[in-house]
Amino acid sequence: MDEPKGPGISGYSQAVQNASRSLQHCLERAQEVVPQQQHQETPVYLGATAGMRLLSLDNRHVAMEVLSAVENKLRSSPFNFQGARIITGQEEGAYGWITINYLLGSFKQSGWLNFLPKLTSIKETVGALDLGGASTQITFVPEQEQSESQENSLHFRLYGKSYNVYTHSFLCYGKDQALRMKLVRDLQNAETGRLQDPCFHTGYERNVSIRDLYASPCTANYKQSLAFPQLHVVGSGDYQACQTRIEELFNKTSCPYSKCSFNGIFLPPLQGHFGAFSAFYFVMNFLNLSAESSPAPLNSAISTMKNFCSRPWSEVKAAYPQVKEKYLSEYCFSGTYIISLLKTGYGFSLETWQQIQFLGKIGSSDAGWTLGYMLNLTNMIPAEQSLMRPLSHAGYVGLMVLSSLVLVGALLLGWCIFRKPRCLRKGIV
Ligand SMILES: Nc1ncnc2c1ncn2[C@@H]1O[C@H](COP(=O)(O)OP(=O)(O)O)[C@@H](O)[C@H]1O
Repeated sequence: MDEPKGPGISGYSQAVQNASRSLQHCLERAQEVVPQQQHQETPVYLGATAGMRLLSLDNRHVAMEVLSAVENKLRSSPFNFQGARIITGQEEGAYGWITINYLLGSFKQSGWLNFLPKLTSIKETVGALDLGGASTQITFVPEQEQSESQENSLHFRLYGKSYNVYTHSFLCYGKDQALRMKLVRDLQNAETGRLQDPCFHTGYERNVSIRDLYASPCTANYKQSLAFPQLHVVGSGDYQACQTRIEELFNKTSCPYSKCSFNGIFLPPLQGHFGAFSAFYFVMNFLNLSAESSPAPLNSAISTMKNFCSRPWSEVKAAYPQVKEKYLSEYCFSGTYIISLLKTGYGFSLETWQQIQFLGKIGSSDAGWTLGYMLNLTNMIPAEQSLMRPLSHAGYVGLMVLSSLVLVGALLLGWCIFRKPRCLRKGIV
């Protein structure tokens, strides 16, 4: 039976081992891809996200140990290691937004072409929705420039244009921590260690250690002494009931601003198109709800989820033998969570849902915060747009041919004037 590892001591060392293994794998891959003579001059940065933010909240000392273990490994690699740090939720949101807009080309167009607004349709930036295991981010340029909450507002100057961006990172609202929060809430009134859970398929069973469940800062507040050391989760596969339980995670009771998402957090009216990536994409892609040309409407996404959650676990398992059991068993929860977060949490409607595009890659690059982080650290995005636009290859060739013709013409003219004055005179007379 699959047991999700929580951040108990065993969970941490397991997590460190996993991280170390993936880092080793990453480094080996990078050494294959980057030509050997460029290893030393290739900068390497490491940014850690919400999992490490949580670990740092829970035990700063362990978090620092993990970072320094990773640093040592990277320092001994052939690359030019520049440092490892835990990035803030705001940075994670901002870098995700920078990545997708950089890859979609939204910055450059809205830079210099803005001088010609009548000649070209101005392309707006696209909002970014990022779902991780431990946190989720929403970032976009709202219609109203003045923000009601300074902690949610960022200012960028990119390619000569200013952007006032709204961002918020919800720690604990990544899909793994959200599942933990749901489980501890379900446990509050439980008398036995057996929990019937509508977010898992019928026939699915999982044992969860109570100690691990409460070990996260996201669930610590719900801690209670229970007579049983393990929670025995038994699936009942019911989308509607699952959604009801999930929606309890979003506290909509009070809002100190004109508008909020949930938990009293400011959210300006949603504006424009959104790219939803990372786990938003992994889950919606598995459920066939991410079609890039025309993403499924909200109503059909809900019917798909109803149908998927109601399928018995034996049938689902047989249908997808190649999918990791941890992911497969949680797609019912994750898909329902995504719909609830976007609809109830952020307030996407039937209409605005159509503005969301679920993105895995843009071109050949992953949609996610990492490219934006690199672009920022390596100063790849200038604040000001250079006045000269770089020439395309065709433009360059054309300009060279033209200047060669002018040069030949000038030489011929000079030759006529200084060497054969009669040819000119002949022409004139
Ligand atoms: N194919 C997949 N199906 C479902 N979930 C996935 C898949 N691949 C990765 N995940 C999960 O998606 C989440 C996002 O991962 P990641 O982008 O690494 O975010 P973070 O570092 O913030 O947890 C993680 O919980 C990860 O386990």
